[in-house]
Amino acid sequence: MSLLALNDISVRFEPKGKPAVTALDDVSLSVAHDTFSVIVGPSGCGKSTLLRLVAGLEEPTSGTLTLDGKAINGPSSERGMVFQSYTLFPWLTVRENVMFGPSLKKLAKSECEAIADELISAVQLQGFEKSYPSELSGGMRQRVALARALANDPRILLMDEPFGALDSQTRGVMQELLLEIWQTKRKTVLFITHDIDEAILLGDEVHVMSARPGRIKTSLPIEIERPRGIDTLTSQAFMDYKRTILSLMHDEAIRAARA
Ligand SMILES: Nc1ncnc2c1ncn2[C@@H]1O[C@H](COP(=O)(O)OP(=O)(O)OP(=O)(O)O)[C@@H](O)[C@H]1O
Repeated sequence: MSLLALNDISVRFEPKGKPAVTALDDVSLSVAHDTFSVIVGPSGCGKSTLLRLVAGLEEPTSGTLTLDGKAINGPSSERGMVFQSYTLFPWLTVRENVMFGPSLKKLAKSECEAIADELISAVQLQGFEKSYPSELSGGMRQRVALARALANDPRILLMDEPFGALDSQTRGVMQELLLEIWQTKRKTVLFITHDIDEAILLGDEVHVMSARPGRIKTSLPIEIERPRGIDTLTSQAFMDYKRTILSLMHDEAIRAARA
């Protein structure tokens, strides 16, 4: 059985005095345990809405969402979220930010510290434990955000364009770091991106969404062996996947522009 299941999900926004928007239309999706699933699609197709539903920050107009067979009703620490914008507590140090989740679970302080130190080392930020977010670069802040999300030991990690605001070099470093952490921790990940290279490099499966109202147009298993890294980007298999996804996305971008 898959870990996450979305069945016939539709979301319709009806803002007062404005036209109603169908953001998602009959979306069904399943994410297997310990796999890395990526969603790509044109701007406005409902990717963030889909992730917010799984996070429990939004409710579907119709359809059901379950995690391990249980209905998702509201946010929970079993679903960790990393956004594009930096969402660290500015008044807390790196270590305190990472310890925040475990401390809410009333774990002993020494246990929270051990969890934080292990994750700070996994995201390669040793030496910055006492720094405040304002003293860090964008890439470093996203490493803290990743460590903070992992500190709750979530069942699934939800990532909404987490590297979207980073320059391409930092983005490459972050992708490799995420792959390394994922290889060792084997978390289930649902990841959103505009970047096709990123989708193929990271994903076990890439779901291409259609222009609004968003539907899953194609789900493509990425059968490129792991570990993957910079060499993967120039392999023939990678190029073939890229051509397929670019062509699917191109059709949708045109549909979106005409909508
Ligand atoms: N709270 C809301 N009220 C009204 N409309 C909304 C709301 N949230 C999202 N929408 C609309 O739903 C559609 C999907 O938005 P969403 O942010 O999920 O798209 P997206 O694919 O993540 O876009 P992008 O890639 O540009 O970030 C858009 O047309 C958006 O304007």
